[in-house]
Amino acid sequence: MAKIIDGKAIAQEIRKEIKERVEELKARGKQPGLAVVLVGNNPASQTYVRMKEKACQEVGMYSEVHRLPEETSEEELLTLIDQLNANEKIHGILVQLPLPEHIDEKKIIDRILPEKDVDGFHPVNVGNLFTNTARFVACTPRGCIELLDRMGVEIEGKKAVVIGRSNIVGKPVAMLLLHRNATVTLCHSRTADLKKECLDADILVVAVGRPEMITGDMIKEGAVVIDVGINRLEDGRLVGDVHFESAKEKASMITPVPGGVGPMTIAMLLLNTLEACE
Ligand SMILES: NC(=O)C1=CN([C@@H]2O[C@H](COP(=O)(O)OP(=O)(O)OC[C@H]3O[C@@H](n4cnc5c(N)ncnc54)[C@H](OP(=O)(O)O)[C@@H]3O)[C@@H](O)[C@H]2O)C=CC1
Ligand SMILES: Nc1nc(=O)c2c([nH]1)NC[C@@H]1CN(c3ccc(C(=O)N[C@@H](CCC(=O)O)C(=O)O)cc3)C=[N+]21
Repeated sequence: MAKIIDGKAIAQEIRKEIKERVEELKARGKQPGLAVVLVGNNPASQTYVRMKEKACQEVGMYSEVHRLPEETSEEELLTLIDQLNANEKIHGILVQLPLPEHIDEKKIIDRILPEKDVDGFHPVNVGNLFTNTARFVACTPRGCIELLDRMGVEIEGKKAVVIGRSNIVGKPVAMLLLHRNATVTLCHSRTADLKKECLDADILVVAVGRPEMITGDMIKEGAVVIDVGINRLEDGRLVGDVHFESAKEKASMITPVPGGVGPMTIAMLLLNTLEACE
């Protein structure tokens, strides 16, 4: 029976640590500031943006949310990015993804100053991650590693298997595990024998976006399972990419959904913003 990794509690602890560091900065006349940009009315995005705003307030950071209509043009959004780049109160800029179809995401991300890119999506930050000289690492991947560290999971020398190769989660998480001297396998939709790869994993990170796809029979006895997936079912339930009930019989530790990686993502956003200011 696996130990449950309480991401919510660990994220809360990190937020407490951040709050203390914000207070120290404030005593020296500095306040970290985050700008969040939301285009359109995607309900999930609206929820996430509210959570980010609330988290900033709780740790004493300055925050501003720019809510723009769905029909905002690329040019208008670029102008806003330029203003935020030049704004001294703002140390971090986050443009909530996905953006509406008519806006080129890459063009927008490329315009954010790398030193304000607290999402870690700018090519400069991605490149620095590759060479292990990163300043800003994407929040979700950083949150996964932080969970392992705080749970005392040894990474060096372990077989780590990552399922999913997106630029936002899979690839950066694999790179971070590699830098920590794990032996890394990166799986995707064309992987020939996914079950076989999974059964090899001491550390299994799942970021696919398919509800409860990874079941207990795919998990090695004693493995540590990090479930990044967030899937809203038709009945309203929120589930991960891992079938929690069967997986927890095999794993030694496992993250729940909700209450696992999700809260860590927001904590790491605050941490990146704090570090941008420091
Ligand atoms: N907790 C958090 O803070 C966050 C959670 N998420 C969640 O994580 C999940 C993944 O997100 P994201 O990385 O953006 O998703 P993407 O859709 O960008 O990527 C999914 C990846 O999974 C792979 N995949 C799809 N089907 C299979 C399959 N049957 N077998 C093996 N691999 C498969 C795809 O392979 P291929 O490349 O071959 O198409 C792709 O690489 C989602 O549920 C998302 O909601 C995302 C961001 C933050
Ligand atoms: N530029 C950008 N940066 C992001 O980091 C980013 C993004 N765009 N677009 C969408 C994804 C998704 N994401 C989540 C953040 C918090 C939770 C989270 O806190 N989830 C709670 C549950 C929340 C709920 O109840 O819906 C939990 O897992 O316990 C989840 C997902 C950040 N993303």
